[in-house]
Amino acid sequence: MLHAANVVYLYGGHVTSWKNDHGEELLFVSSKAMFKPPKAIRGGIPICFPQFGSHGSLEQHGFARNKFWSIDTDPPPFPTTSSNKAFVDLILKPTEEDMKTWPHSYEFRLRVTLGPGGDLMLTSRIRNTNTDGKPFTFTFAYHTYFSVSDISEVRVEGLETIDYLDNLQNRERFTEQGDAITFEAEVDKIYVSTPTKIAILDHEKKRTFVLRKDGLPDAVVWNPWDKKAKAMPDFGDDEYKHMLCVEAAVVEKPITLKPGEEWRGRQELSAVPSSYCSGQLDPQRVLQGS
Ligand SMILES: O=P(O)(O)OC[C@H]1O[C@@H](O)[C@H](O)[C@@H](O)[C@@H]1O
Repeated sequence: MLHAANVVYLYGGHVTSWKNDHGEELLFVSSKAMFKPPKAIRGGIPICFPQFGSHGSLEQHGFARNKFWSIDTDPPPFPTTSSNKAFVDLILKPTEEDMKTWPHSYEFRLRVTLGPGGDLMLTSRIRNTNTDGKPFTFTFAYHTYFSVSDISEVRVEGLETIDYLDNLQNRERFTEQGDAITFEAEVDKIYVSTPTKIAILDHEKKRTFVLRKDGLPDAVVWNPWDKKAKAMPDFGDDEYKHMLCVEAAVVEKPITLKPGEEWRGRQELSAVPSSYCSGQLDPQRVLQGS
């Protein structure tokens, strides 16, 4: 399915492409990615639901990224619907077979919107449709793979002084230093209760990605670096240099929905020239801008 500069796969409800006005791809997708079951597509924006990571009884990052979604032809109204935006609505519901692994009935509606300025918005609405009166609990992430020129030239701003759970140290809790984050080794951290706006500055490309999120308190930052890259069959040995995952997420405090209740989580991405944060990469300016 194509929407201007935007490609969405029904497999995984997965956005695999987002381009700017110059036709440059802004999302990373591995040259070794497979676009069919059983593995999720390596790159783009996998949806992690109902389990982020390996903590829990389900497969790593849950099953939503490995299912075929459908077009939602009659989505309930969105309060923010505006006529000058291109969007597509997808829906995921469990089959009887699925309910053997996760015994809950739900409707997961995903709206992917391309704004007039080229911004990419993803809104998830998850409703508990259990008829047995039971609540369910989940964790969630938009596992966004940003395309970057050279990881060693990238910095992330907005997570300074924030607490994180280190996935490389059994989710032990630490506090990030006062400086913007830079990369020189494997990183796999779950920042908890972060600001709603995070900036990813690509120095070489003179490009800044701005991620805004709502309903998603946490943010995961992941780069596998060289050793783990080599161990991943669907990822090139050197590709870690050209990607960074910054993932709007709900991990530390899972969401519980009673029957009839709905949760909403929204992520908005924009890509702007780095001159946007002139005054040279001053975090306050990036974070207070627009
Ligand atoms: O290989 P997967 O299942 O797509 O996961 C990739 C990575 O995803 C990140 O979100 C996790 O924090 C990492 O621990 C994990 O390695």
